[in-house]
Amino acid sequence: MEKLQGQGLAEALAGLPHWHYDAARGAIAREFRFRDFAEAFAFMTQIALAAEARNHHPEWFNVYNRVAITLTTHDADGLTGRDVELAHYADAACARFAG
Ligand SMILES: C[C@H](O)[C@H](O)[C@H]1CNC2=NC(N)=NC(=O)C2=N1
Repeated sequence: MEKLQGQGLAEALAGLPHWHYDAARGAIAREFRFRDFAEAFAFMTQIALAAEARNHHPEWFNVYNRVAITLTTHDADGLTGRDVELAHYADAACARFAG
C-alpha cells in the first residue's frame, strides 16, 4: 500500500481531528480516556479484534482508564489508508462508550 503524501495526507488528517500527526515517523496518535479500566480494556478488545481482522496492528499503551494508540504502516514506513481506516474505527468504538 502506498504512503499518504501531499493533498491525500492533508485530507486524511482533516478527517481525524482528534489525532496528532508525527511527521518524523509518518504516524498518527491519539489518547483515549474511559470511565475505568474495565471500559478501557473492553475498548482495547474491540480494537484488537478489528486489527487482527485487518492484519493491521496498533502500537499502544494502557494505564488504568487511558489508552494511547499510535498508528503507522511498518511495511510502508509511513502513514497509509490502513492507519486512517483503523483510526476511524477506534474513534467510532470510543464514541459507543461515551453513551
Ligand atoms: C506479517 C504481517 O502480515 C505484517 O507484519 C503486517 C502485520 N500488521 C501490521 N501492522 C501495521 N501497523 N503495519 C504493518 O505493516 C503490518 N504488517
